[in-house]
Amino acid sequence: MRQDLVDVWHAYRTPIILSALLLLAGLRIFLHTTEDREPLVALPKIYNEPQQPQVSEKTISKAQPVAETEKKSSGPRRIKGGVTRKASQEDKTAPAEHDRPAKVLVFFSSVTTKTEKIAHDYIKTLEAFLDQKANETDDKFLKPELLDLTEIDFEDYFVSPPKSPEGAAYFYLFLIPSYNIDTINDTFLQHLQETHHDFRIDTAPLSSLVGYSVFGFGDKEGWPNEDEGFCFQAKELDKWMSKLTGRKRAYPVGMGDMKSDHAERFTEWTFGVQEVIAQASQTGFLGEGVPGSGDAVESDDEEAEGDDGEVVFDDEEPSNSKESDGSRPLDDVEDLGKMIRPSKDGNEGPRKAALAVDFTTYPSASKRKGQAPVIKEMVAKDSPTYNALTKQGYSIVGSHSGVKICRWTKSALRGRGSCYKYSLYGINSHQCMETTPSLSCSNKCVFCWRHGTNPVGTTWRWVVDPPEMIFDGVKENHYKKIKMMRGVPGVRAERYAEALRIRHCALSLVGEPIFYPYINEFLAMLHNERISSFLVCNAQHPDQLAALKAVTQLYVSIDASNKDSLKKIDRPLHRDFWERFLRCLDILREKRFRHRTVYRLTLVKGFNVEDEVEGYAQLIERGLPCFVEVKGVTYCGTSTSSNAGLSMSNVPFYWEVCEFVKALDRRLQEKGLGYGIAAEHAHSCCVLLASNRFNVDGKWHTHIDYQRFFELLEERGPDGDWTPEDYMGPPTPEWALWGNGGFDPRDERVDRKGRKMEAVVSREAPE
Ligand SMILES: Cc1cc2nc3c(=O)[nH]c(=O)nc-3n(C[C@H](O)[C@H](O)[C@H](O)COP(=O)(O)O)c2cc1C
Ligand code: SF4
Repeated sequence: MRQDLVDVWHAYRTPIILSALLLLAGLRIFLHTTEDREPLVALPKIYNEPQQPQVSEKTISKAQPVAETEKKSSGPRRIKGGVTRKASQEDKTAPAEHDRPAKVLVFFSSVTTKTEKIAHDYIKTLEAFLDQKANETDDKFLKPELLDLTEIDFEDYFVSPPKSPEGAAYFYLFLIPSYNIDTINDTFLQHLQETHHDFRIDTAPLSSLVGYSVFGFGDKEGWPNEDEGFCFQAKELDKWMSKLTGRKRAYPVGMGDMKSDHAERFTEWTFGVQEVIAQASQTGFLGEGVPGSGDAVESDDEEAEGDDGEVVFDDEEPSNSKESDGSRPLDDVEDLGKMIRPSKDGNEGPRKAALAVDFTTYPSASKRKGQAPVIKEMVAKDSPTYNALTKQGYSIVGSHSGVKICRWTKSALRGRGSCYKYSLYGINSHQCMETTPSLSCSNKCVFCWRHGTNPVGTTWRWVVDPPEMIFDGVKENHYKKIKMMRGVPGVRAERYAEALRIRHCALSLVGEPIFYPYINEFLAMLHNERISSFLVCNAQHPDQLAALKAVTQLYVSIDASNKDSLKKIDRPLHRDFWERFLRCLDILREKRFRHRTVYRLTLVKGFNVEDEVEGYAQLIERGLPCFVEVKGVTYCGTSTSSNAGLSMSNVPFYWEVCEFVKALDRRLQEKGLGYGIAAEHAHSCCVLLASNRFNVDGKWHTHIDYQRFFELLEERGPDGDWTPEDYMGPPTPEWALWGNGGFDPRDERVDRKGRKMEAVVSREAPE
């Protein structure tokens, strides 16, 4: 068998080998034409020719929309259509946004507390909603916060969003009622306007917010429709927030009539808003194409169109024209004249603009369709502010002045002691009238017990009452209140008779007296009747301070020794508050040989005492005041003070005030500034440091020769050339000197219940 195979092979080997070769060749050709080739790894540049497919324009626009968007991105684009996810940059940022926890801040204002109640209820509903969302999804929400616009520092929220340790993405909601009288809404709207126009700040500094929305409450009975002012401030707020956020309006402004449909409208709005919040927290942005939403880039084209429907203020250029250089048109001076109400005799009062008033933003009343801008009254008779102030015992004179009989006036009438000004300067409390021609102030000091009731603002934007009207009104009301004391047990007959002749005026009641544009005229009226003037200002209005004419004694409040501390304690509305403050001290330095200048330091433990001696010494070196009054703060126990973190523990003991004064005195000695501790009134926790200019032959002369002051004024006029030493009084009485307590020896010392007390003064730290 084996031999047979060998024979066959030898006989047919040539055709077998040829057939096998042919078969293999055919197989190789077949495989070569059909198999997928492996890419080349080596030498790719030689073998990989650049691919240049010939594709039509039409194919590009369909297949590559992103490239098309990028190509056109140099010009504005308008987004139309439904909700789509943003391409390009948004895709890069969205996941990061999404990872951040969301925090909703609900801001509200309220005068008659209706909005406040709604806001308190709503924050609970919102919190429950966000908790539920957080459970259903993997979205993170921080606890929402409710913020009263009267309590917060606007700069903390509306110059840039706050920084949170969790890196939260913020959502702002606003609930505000509208008021055509002056309220915190005006101050707030003005702040937003100023922030938008401040050249140092980006015009849309809140653009990092996720979004915002406003709900307004109004009253259709009085303001039947929007053209007639229904919810007009909610609309204004919505428009300013749109500008500041670069149009991050998350949901259209809602409006409800407090007397009919507000609950229904508000529920509608809250559902809408919450839906957007939920969506935004998932996607990281508000969504495109939804009316009213979108970011600044999307809306550029609207801006370019000019009239974008945003609020236009009287002093404002239209949004499409260039910003002005900040100077105001000359006819504003005329406007000031128009703001003055006629006095009783029908005269229009002084028409001239006597002072360089800070009118850079005046008037801020908005233009509503078909209506002339309305200049409001600071405290209108029918306003809740008026009611609140009158309930606290103020008599409101005209529309922006107030007078109140202070507790020391009552006490002195009953022979129970005068205030510290009697010990330090010889002022009879029962002949003193405490008043202010401006109930408004530009600070929101933590220790101010009127805060929350008195209006605030950086500029005068109200009707101006003539000085005669104020002068007559405050006197009339003061005397009315003195007469009401006639039947009070303990009032001394001779003091009562004396009290019917006002001799002193303390311009320090509430607010900022030099805010009033005719303060010099008002002072002249006081002096004409031989009423001395003690004027306290908050060191925020340098121009008015520089223009101030003769006063008997001129104070500036020094509430802190450095910028941070001042901001914390005074909560000033002016952004450049520290520069203003220092300028006022420089002005005081220049005036020190013309006026009796005084620094008033109010010590608040935990705020402005610890480690601040050196800072105060430097401020004294800067302004070289004639006197430095140091007083411990009086605790007023209002919700405002406790919200600001103030409690009885912030009130220093008298020995703490004394320790501070002694340390300050030592520092002033070391600096060689020539001051000493002159007098005290332990009852008021008050100590007086005086310049050696008022120490004659080793005796302090802190009291005032009022008679001489009026003579000098009459001889030489309010710009006359004289010095504080020219009307320096007799030596300070023994009982008022430092170390003797300062309690008026004519009177009895009693406690609050009228029981006699021994005066025990402790000036040293207890063992
Ligand atoms: C003095 C005064 C002025 C008002 N001005 C307006 C106004 O201009 N437009 C408006 O829609 N409602 C106006 N209202 C109505 C209030 O906005 C409305 O009563 C609101 O519910 C008050 O809310 P609140 O008490 O919580 O602050 C005014 C109410 C008062 C007392
Ligand atoms: S300056 Fe006076 S009135 Fe104004 S907020 Fe301060 S304490 Fe109040």
